[in-house]
Order: sequence, then C-alpha cells, then structure tokens
Amino acid sequence: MSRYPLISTDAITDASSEENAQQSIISIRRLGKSFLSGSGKGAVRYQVLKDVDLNIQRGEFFILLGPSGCGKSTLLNLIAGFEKQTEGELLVDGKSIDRPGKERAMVFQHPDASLFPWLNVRENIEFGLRMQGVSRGERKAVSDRYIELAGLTGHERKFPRELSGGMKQRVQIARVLANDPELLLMDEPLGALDAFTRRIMQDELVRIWTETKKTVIFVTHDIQEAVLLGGRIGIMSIGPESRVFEIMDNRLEYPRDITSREFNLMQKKLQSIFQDDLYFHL
Ligand SMILES: Nc1ncnc2c1ncn2[C@@H]1O[C@H](COP(=O)(O)OP(=O)(O)OP(=O)(O)O)[C@@H](O)[C@H]1O
Repeated sequence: MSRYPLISTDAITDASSEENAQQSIISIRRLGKSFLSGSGKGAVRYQVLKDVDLNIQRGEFFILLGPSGCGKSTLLNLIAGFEKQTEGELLVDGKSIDRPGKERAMVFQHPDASLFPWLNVRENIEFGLRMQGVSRGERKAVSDRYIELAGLTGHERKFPRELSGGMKQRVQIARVLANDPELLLMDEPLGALDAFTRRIMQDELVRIWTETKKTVIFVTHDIQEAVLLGGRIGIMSIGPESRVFEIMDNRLEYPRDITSREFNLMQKKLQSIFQDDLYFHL
C-alpha cells in the first residue's frame, strides 16, 4: 500500500523489500547524516538525512528527485564515499564502504572541476588508464571507443578551454566511462547547460546508458528530466531529516517522447506530489 495517497499503488515499488536487497548493487538501511554547523557553544547539529531506505539494482537508471537543499547531493556523496554516514548502513555489492572506490565514479555539474586544463580531450579521457599503467595501445583503443560514444570524434586534440559546456560534459562522461566503473553517480550533470544543449545531452545520456548498461544514480530537481531519464524515480522529502519517501516506476519506453500523453501524465503525477500540502508535512 502506498504511503502516499496521490500515486496509484501499482506505480510504487517498496524501497526496502528483502527481494530487492538481494539483487542490489547499493543497499541502504536506516541511513542518516548530520552536520555540525558553527563552532563552540553555538554549534548546532543539522540532521540532513534520516532513516533513508533504498536499494539500487544493477544496470538501472535511478533518479533522486527533490527540491533544492533536501539532501540529494549529501546522499550521493555518501554513496561515493566522500562523506561518512552518522547512522545506518550503506552497502556496495554487500560490503560497507568508508572511502571512494574505483567501482563508483562521480560526474559533477561543473566539468571544469574534474578536467585537467593542460591535457587535451584524448589525454583527459586516458588519464585514469595512464595512472593505472595501461599500455599506450590499449589506452588508445579505450579512448577511441568513448570518444566515439560521447560524440567527440574530431575534437580529440582540443583542450578544455576550447570546448563548449556541453562538450566538456561529454569529455567528463567519456573520461569516467574509460575507467569502467560499475556505478555512475551524476550530480545534476546537465544543470549548468543551456536548455537547448541540455535536451540534446539528455538524449545522449540515454543512448550512452543503453549502450553501456552501467548503473546510474542521477540527481535532479527537474521533474521533466526525471521522467525523461529515470527507470525508477526516488522522491525525497523536503527535509530536514529527509528520506526517500516513495519510489515511482517509470516504464515508458526509451527514447521518450516529451510530447506524448503518457509522458505528460507521469509528469503531472509527480508535479501533484510536490504541489500538495501533504508533501510539506512529511
Ligand atoms: N558539509 C556540510 N556542512 C554543513 N551542512 C551541509 C554540508 N553539506 C550539506 N549541508 C547541508 O545539508 C543540506 C542538504 O544539502 P545538499 O547539497 O545535499 O542538498 P541538495 O538537495 O543536493 O540541494 P541542491 O539541489 O540545491 O544542490 C543543506 O541544508 C546544506 O546546507
């Protein structure tokens, strides 16, 4: 039975069922995270996340959706191992984590933070492989594959400063994929792009995901983007003490048509949650 009355129960999967937990790449139980703000006697503890239960299945495109400040990036940073939870359990492939790992890669909103300005496109994409001592020939084979997959053919010799925002984001994605992680953690990766480029990149991301079958956890506060990309959409409560309070299955076929009736219906369902008074009292 859905805990939320606005969504029909057939669209909901139980985030914490035992069956889901067994096949999960990520398994999260009663996870909490608080931060201490300020210093000395004036310091206060702010509980961003509380009692988060969530299973992520291998190969799925999972969306974390919620308003600004609800704790989406905090949850992603915990999964990445950049932060440590204050309560609960977070398992990756059945093992608890306390640091970043090769199998989990983060794609940030601003690619400039992760690309090396002194390396060209190909060198940036090959960087991780070079650090691992992979031979030149093998590196070239891998970078050729991801240059093509990310639509960067012809731009291999350009430096980050010579690329548009969308192209830089393609390089960041190709670079992450070249290291062959199991899990892509994407923190509003298209948030800094203009609307036109963003739409193109959304379609590209679906294509790349379809071809690579990587597990993706994608953070956004954009409902249309969530419906366009997500196989399941985890809806976060407003916070503090935010949690994933409902998960909506999105079975629309890829690539999705934003003008279709079914697409609009799904969007409206989600919109109605965020517009309902109940949402502000979860
Ligand atoms: N290192 C930190 N120290 C103190 N408070 C923090 C820290 N990191 C995050 N917070 C707080 O946690 C809350 C959630 O932040 P977070 O960035 O996870 O939200 P978000 O949902 O990703 O927001 P947005 O969509 O705007 O990026 C905010 O109130 C933020 O101030």
